[in-house]
Amino acid sequence: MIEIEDLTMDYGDFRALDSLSLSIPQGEFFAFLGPNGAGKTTAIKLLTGLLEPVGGRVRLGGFDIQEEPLKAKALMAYVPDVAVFYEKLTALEFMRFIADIFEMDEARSEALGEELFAKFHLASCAHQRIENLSLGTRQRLAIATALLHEPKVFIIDEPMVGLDPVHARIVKKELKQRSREGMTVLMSTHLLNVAEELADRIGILHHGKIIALGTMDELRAQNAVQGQRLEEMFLGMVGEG
Ligand SMILES: Nc1ncnc2c1ncn2[C@@H]1O[C@H](COP(=O)(O)OP(=O)(O)OP(=O)(O)O)[C@@H](O)[C@H]1O
Repeated sequence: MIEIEDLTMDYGDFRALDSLSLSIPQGEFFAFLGPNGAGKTTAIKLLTGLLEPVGGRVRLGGFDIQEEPLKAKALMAYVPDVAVFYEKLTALEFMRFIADIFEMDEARSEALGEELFAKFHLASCAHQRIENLSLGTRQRLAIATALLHEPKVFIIDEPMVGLDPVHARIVKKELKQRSREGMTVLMSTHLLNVAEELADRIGILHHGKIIALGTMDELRAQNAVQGQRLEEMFLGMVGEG
């Protein structure tokens, strides 16, 4: 569902992403890990078409993000680590705005929106302006509205930003459930316990290159260790163990 081939990005003379190749099948929950500056956000911006690579390509559902951006983006949702909203809109108005962008049928989008607002405990703030919402509520609204058009590919940078334990559980459960139902998830995070809990496969980026890739068991086999937690392996691999 996500095909990345030799993806390369430079900022001036600095190579931030170096020939990244990765294939993420439909329904996989994939976690991108890596120390600060590893290239995770750069990779995500290339995947979502926000940056143009100096080399390589990305296909989402078969559509090249540079050559057929509208078709690729129609399949996708992206939640950045700091979500951007129209602050003067209410939560419900924003949901309707997103439905319009994706040209959704009104009855369907209202029904799905209501379901998402209930699931993410947003109903009580539906008529509040976004500028007055707390950080965690904004994050829940960002995730709920991103799910509205039932994307096939869901890309999220630090999903747990601002979420209390109750809402973190709701978000984790919903994303995992949707991935089981066929939504492909690519999550970037520093929370190794969240990656370990949710991800089918994990990729560790370091200095713009993938240095480890696989399921938890595969990562343990690559490191010739048994039963280790992700944190210990991660610290060992990035040179801090
Ligand atoms: N617009 C830019 N101009 C110049 N250098 C940049 C730019 N954006 C990112 N970089 C550099 O590219 C490298 C990768 O940055 P990136 O933001 O992709 O890392 P990251 O893995 O997301 O880091 P973090 O975990 O800190 O968010 C870093 O060295 C960063 O300083």
